Amino acid sequence: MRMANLVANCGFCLSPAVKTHCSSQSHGHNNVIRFQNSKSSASSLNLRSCSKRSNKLFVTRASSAVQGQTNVTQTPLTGGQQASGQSSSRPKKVMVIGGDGYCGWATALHLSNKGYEVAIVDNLVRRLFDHQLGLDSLTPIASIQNRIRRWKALTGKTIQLFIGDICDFEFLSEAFKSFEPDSAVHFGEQRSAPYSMIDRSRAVYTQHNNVIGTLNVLFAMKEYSEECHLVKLGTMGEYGTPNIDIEEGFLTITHNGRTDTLPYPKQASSFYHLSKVHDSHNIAFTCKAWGIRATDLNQGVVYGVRTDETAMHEELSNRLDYDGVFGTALNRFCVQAAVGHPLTVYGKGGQTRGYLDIRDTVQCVELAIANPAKPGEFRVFNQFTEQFSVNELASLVTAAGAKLGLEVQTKSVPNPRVEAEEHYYNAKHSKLSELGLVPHLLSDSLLDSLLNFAVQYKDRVDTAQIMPSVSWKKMGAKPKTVSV
Ligand SMILES: O=c1ccn([C@@H]2O[C@H](COP(=O)(O)OP(=O)(O)O[C@H]3O[C@H](CS(=O)(=O)O)[C@@H](O)[C@H](O)[C@H]3O)[C@@H](O)[C@H]2O)c(=O)[nH]1
Repeated sequence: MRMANLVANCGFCLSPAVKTHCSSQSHGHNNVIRFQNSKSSASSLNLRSCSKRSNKLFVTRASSAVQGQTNVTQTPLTGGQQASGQSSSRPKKVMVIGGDGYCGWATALHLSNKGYEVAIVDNLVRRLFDHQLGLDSLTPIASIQNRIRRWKALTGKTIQLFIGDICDFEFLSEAFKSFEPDSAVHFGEQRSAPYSMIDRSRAVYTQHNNVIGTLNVLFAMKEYSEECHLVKLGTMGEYGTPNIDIEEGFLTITHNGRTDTLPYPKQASSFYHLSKVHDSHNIAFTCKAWGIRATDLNQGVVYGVRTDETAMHEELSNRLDYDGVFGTALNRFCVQAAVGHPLTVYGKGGQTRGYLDIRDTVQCVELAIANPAKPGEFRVFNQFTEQFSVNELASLVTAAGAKLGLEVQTKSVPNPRVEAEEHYYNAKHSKLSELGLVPHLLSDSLLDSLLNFAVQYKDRVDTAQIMPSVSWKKMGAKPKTVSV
């Protein structure tokens, strides 16, 4: 069967999570507010066909906690408690763009729990990628509507939902005008390096979606929320692996007797990582030119799945990717260990990166919001807590697996990427600690719980998705189709 990855299907019909929107009137959702916009600047991938539906703006409020009940009601724009340490009389409003994804969902719940008024903006395209490529999260995940309803039922807290594409400026404008955020946390990007290296159309999609989406956020802030603070998810991968220490965003250089502090050199190694480099340049420029206030969080590789909030109920569960396209190193290794698959160390395994627990992702974003950049300031924080090589991760998982009675083996896989496999790596990461980050370092107990979690859901693992299938060298202009 040929998969739908190159067929111009509407993602908003494909996903069961959004079916109610496509037919909301007929399902009695006549209290959903709709803003019908005209044009779409949708992506160059075949998501364009979604635009006629996706560029409608949906503002929904969960009204009922009953599982399976689909009613939504429009409620006044209030909610949440006073965010701690803030002096204004109303809760601070945070727009979480990409709030249905791995980091975004955990962050949206965390901020809501902390008393911020939260709105999620998402086009649900991450769920569409799974449908197209035949992938699935290890953990079953509820629709975004059911997630938000469950959160309301458990905590009484409301999260607003705007479903649409930030590449559609009219949609984004309406969301900004309606919600009036004090901060915009931007996770709404295609975040997989392998996905961006599948073929030309995925490379173009990734850079269009990420760069234009961020540009639109910057324009929306200038037009409608001048005071809004942008907290943008960048990546440690922007720096590459230079043979000198990596600083936090900037490097002071003396050249021919003159000294300046300049952006740290960028040497990204995938079209995805490069999209974040382009974003950083655009953001830095608009801070200078328009006085935008922005924090670029250069995040390392995230691991883990549970946060205090997502652990409250199975309908709040976060996704956990283990496949060769979206799965990241440590999460993949834990799932591989659970199902008895050899750990897939690419090449020599000396590739060293900064890593952090997802519980620290949410903490870091909260710290950035609570301590905003000044108008015109472009700040860069390196967001990770510890460095590991891939070989070190494999050893840690092997040892943790042995304690649980798992016989874990490691296999060197020909590296599908073009990257240094043995290199110097020493990246600074002190700015978030100075703001108060208390890290959850990778411990035996965390590895135990992640491994146990993987064992719990191991029957859901499709072992055919484990080996890497995307080659940096072999990618080309020819569209890559997926078949089963
Ligand atoms: O089975 C695997 C998977 C990965 N690797 C290696 O592990 C390293 C990290 O790869 P990854 O897939 O865990 O992470 P990466 O592709 O770099 O991207 C992830 O981590 C980035 C942070 S960083 O790596 O750039 O610091 C984020 O920006 C991305 O959104 C997120 O998907 C790479 O050297 C890769 O070759 C293996 O050896 N075996």
